[in-house]
Amino acid sequence: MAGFDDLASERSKAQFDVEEMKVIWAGSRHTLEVSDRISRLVANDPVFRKDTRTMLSRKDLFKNTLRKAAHAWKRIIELRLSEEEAAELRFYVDEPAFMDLHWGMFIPTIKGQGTEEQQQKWLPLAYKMKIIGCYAQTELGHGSNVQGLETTATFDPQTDEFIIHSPTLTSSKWWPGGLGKVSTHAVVYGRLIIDSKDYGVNGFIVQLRSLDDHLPLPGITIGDIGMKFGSGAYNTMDNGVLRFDHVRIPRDQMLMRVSQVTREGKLVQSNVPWQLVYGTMVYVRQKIVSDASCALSRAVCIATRYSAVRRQFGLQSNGIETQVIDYKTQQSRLFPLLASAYAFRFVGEWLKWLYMDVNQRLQASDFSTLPEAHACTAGLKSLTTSATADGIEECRKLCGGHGYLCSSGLPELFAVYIPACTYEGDNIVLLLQVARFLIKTVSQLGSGKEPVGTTVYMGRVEQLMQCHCAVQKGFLELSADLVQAAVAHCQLIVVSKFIEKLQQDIPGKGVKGQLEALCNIYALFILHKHLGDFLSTGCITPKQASLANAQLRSLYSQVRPNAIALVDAFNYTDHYLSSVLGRYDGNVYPKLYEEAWKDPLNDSVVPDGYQEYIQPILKQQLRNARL
Ligand SMILES: CCCCCCCC/C=C\CCCCCCCCCCCCC/C=C/C(=O)SCCNC(=O)CCNC(=O)[C@H](O)C(C)(C)COP(=O)(O)OP(=O)(O)OC[C@H]1O[C@@H](n2cnc3c(N)ncnc32)[C@H](O)[C@@H]1OP(=O)(O)O
Ligand SMILES: Cc1cc2nc3c(=O)[nH]c(=O)nc-3n(C[C@H](O)[C@H](O)[C@H](O)COP(=O)(O)OP(=O)(O)OC[C@H]3O[C@@H](n4cnc5c(N)ncnc54)[C@H](O)[C@@H]3O)c2cc1C
Repeated sequence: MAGFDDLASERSKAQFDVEEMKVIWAGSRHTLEVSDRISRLVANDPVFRKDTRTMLSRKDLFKNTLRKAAHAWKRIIELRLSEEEAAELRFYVDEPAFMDLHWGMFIPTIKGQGTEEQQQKWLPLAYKMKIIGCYAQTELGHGSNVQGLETTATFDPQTDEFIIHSPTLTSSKWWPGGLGKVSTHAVVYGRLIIDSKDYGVNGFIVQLRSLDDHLPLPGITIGDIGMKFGSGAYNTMDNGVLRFDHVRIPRDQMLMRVSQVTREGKLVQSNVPWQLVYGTMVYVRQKIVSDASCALSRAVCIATRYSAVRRQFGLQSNGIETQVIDYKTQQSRLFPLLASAYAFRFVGEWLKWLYMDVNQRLQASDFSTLPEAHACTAGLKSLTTSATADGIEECRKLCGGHGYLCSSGLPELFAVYIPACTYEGDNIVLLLQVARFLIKTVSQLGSGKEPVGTTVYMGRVEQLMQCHCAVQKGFLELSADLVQAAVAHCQLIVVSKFIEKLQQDIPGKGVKGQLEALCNIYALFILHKHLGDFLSTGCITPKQASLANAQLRSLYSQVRPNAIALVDAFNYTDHYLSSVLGRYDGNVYPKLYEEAWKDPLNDSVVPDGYQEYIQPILKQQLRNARL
């Protein structure tokens, strides 16, 4: 039967050891074992079903998410899962929820910005989930411009408290996930005011709801901000609105690792850079880069499997049509995305290392690598999320009409994913940060300070000094071009980290060869995409450009027989993919047919509303009434 046979035959053609590639993708044999075990645990648990998600009303959807979160937490306790296993469980449950913000932002903020005493007080409560926290930074009027936040935290020396207040409508906290209906606490970012003097934005731990009856505490107005893009998707999250009316908190609830306010109301700066107030964003941006490879690989897995099952035109001698994956146009759209998924995986691994390194240095009061860590996390977050969002949409198109059905899994994946281009920093705003970092590096070139890390290549490019003079005349005027320069810098990082990966010991028959092909596809595809820039700057000649294109075509042919095995190496369960088109067994058509009948519209043969609206038209009662 079509599908079954197609994918089985594809798998038999693979020229490399898929099991070893799974290890490379997972990062280690241990990680593969954990991820494999937990993904099956989730797939086999009926509470974690997600096939009806797109059809539920918001209330039912949200309640179901609460049920899943409670069940997940119960299983984590019962099975004594480690932090690594719990994170895998969250990943495979595959449903954005308040837990993400509690574990992914609230706890890391206390760890990164709290003093030891504050950590000792708050972390045990948070780890046991006796309190649930969120990250309340963005306001109705300001998201990107963090220094423009309006919420105030005024020190009252009489009572040794801060008064948290929302002075305007635009100062309402707006967007924080987990805030709307669940969180009992929040890290709230607001302006520190002492003696009428404004000391800029700092973080404060504020209790929002009673731990007895979950009602908002006095002076607090709180709610959900409403439905978001798509059905199911990010609507499982209670993104919230929050206003404070002179809410008092004890002085020791200001996060005081960066600066402290004494009992007398004096501000004392510690030796850590003030930018650490932005530290949680660096951590999360790094995580978002790893997640990009997951979302893109998931879409690519669906599109690749379906492209091997789907046949159109070109009857062969046996009377069967051509698999669409054999069309060169399909390959030239699909294989660069496959290569990108692997490229983002490896750059994500490297970024994780960079983040751990900068963290260790911070503990030892070495702050020298913080600007580079900020630039790399900001730039790579921007590059990988934009490419992934575009890539998911391309995968939908690669699946033709069926890709538009919710049962393909692609619409919901797209709807859940696209806000990643905005949250944790709008992608353009983040690229401007990278541009600023690059210009600063260039400006130091003549001063004897050698560029290091990801900017080391700059020391070798003489024209850069002139660039600097030009940019000095107007950063804002040139910002659109600077953003392109920032993207190019980040692309260079992605390609170099892929090449560095290939220099490691890579066991398994044919595995290294496949990765080399993917690395070359990624690099040549970027070159192809920006051919105009490469040619106009004289970096390559037209002859080299056409050789590169020919090489790209030849690489596609090299990858073609291995395409299915390369997506099998992601080791995704059917539950995680939640796509009829991407099924492991390729049994697409019978399952598509079956899925259609599950739609609530098919509960009755004659639809609700027939008698009120269809029958009168058919019987021409409406027309007669008007005549
Ligand atoms: C149902 C199932 C449940 C299962 C449950 C299972 C249990 C769970 C178990 C485990 C679960 C684990 C879960 C983990 C999940 C983890 C994922 C987390 C989920 C993520 C969800 C995301 C939700 C979204 C959150 C948000 O969006 S939060 C808000 C983010 N906001 C922004 O990003 C704002 C963007 N703006 C800025 O960052 C800045 O304001 C700015 C644009 C950088 C401008 O800053 P500003 O100071 O005004 O200007 P500058 O002059 O440019 O900068 C000054 C200076 O600072 C440097 N700088 C800037 N930023 C940084 C930084 N971040 N770090 C270091 N340095 C920085 C800049 O370079 C300048 O330096 P110089 O002066 O030296 O040049
Ligand atoms: C799903 C989702 C979840 C979120 N979760 C949280 C959360 O948990 N906690 C939290 O605090 N926040 C959260 N946010 C808010 C998020 O961090 C902000 O929306 C984000 O930082 C962008 O800020 P903004 O909305 O103010 O966009 P704006 O800055 O208003 O952007 C609007 C446009 O202006 C452009 N622009 C802005 N500044 C510049 C500039 N200097 N130069 C050139 N162009 C510029 C942008 O590129 C964009 O095109 C969430 C947002 C979403 C969508």
